[in-house]
This record gives sequence, C-alpha cells and structure tokens, in this order.
Amino acid sequence: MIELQGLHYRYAQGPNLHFPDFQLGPAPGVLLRGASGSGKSTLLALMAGLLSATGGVLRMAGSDLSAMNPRQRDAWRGANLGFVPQRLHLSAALSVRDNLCLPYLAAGLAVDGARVEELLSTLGLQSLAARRPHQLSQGQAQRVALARALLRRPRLLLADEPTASLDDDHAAATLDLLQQAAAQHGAVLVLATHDSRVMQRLGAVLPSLSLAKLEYAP
Ligand SMILES: Nc1ncnc2c1ncn2[C@@H]1O[C@H](COP(=O)(O)OP(=O)(O)OP(=O)(O)O)[C@@H](O)[C@H]1O
Repeated sequence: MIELQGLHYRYAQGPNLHFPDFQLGPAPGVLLRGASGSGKSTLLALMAGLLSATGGVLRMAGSDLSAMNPRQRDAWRGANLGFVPQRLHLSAALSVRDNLCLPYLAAGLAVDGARVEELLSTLGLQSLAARRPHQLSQGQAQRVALARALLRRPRLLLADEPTASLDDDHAAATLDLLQQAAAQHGAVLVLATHDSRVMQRLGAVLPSLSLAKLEYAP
C-alpha cells in the first residue's frame, strides 16, 4: 500500500531531504514522526502527489507516484486520496453542507448528495449542516474537514499535525475520530506528527516511519 525506496527531495533554495526506505505491511495506517524540520510535511506532500520526488520510488495504493507527471498525479489524487490539512481551509461563505458539495463542483463532478448526507450523519454533523464555519467549534470544524476528505471514498487518508493546537481531551477525541473514520470508510491512515500524545495514543496500533536529522547535499 505504501512503499519508499531511495526517495529524496531537493528544495531549490534549501536542503536535500533523504527519506528512509519503508514498506507498510498489513496495518491500518502509519505515523510519520520526526522533529520539527525533519521533513514530515514534505513527505506528506510527496505522498499526496503535490510535490514531485527528485529521485527514488514512492508507491502509494498500487501506483508509483514518482513515475507520474503532474496531470497524472492530479487524477490519482482525486481518485485515491483524502487530505486533512493543518489549516482546515473551509469556505467561510458556505454552509457546512455546501462545503461538502464544493469538492465535487471543483472537480467538475455532479454532487453526490447521498454521500454528503451519509458523511454528515456518520460524523455527527447533521444538526450543524446549515451553519457556517465561524459558527462551529474547532473540533466541529475539524469533523467537517474530515468529512470533506472522506467524500470520494479515498483509499488513503492523510492528516497533517491534526492535534497541533488542541488540548489533551480534544487531541484524544480527534485521534479516535480519525482512526475510527478511516477504519469505517476503509482508508489507510497516514498521520504526520511531532506530538508525543499521538505516540502515546496510537503508537501501539500504528507502525511509525521516523524521519531522522536532515542530510544536506554534498
Ligand atoms: N519551500 C522551501 N524551500 C526551501 N526549504 C524548505 C522549503 N520548505 C521546507 N523547507 C525545509 O525543508 C526541511 C523540511 O521541512 P518540512 O516542513 O517538511 O519539515 P517538518 O518535519 O514538517 O517540520 P514541522 O514539524 O516544523 O512542520 C526544513 O529544513 C525546511 O526548512
């Protein structure tokens, strides 16, 4: 499902990041761990097909992303990936329900109203569907972002530092929700974090891919 071999990425004005070889066995997901600046967000962007590797192999859900051009990666992303970003990027002008319709419209697809209602229901958002994002708590807004990520039945669910700005109780609830939602919707969870609370809560359930100190190009 996920395989890294000799993967590296060089920023034009920055470091040459080398990622460890890795293969995800039969597990419900993986934790991307490492200190600040070790490359977690970069690896997540490579895994999401948003960046193109400088070299090496990156296989995700049966596809070699490193061999695709940007257009192929865009198509792959739409079909296979749900992304919960650190900043949720909900549209302030739209209701919760319309925020969930937006990805279909942006992709030029007909809105799957039944799927929108299903996610509103399974994520406990039905009573909030007419509200706008500023009328939600942070946890509720995060659930909307999670629902949005799951809309198109992704095989992979990527989350970037989902507990970064949360207190202990909300962090625990968010991790449980991500894990349950991924399992319920049949997606493999990839969670980037440097939060030790994530390790404490999910370390026994999910294997880790630990990023080491940066290696700069000679
Ligand atoms: N656009 C860029 N240009 C040049 N260097 C960059 C760029 N983006 C990131 N870097 C560098 O690449 C390295 C990895 O950054 P990255 O954001 O992937 O780390 P991270 O582990 O996600 O950090 P954090 O936990 O602080 O978010 C850092 O040294 C960073 O300074």
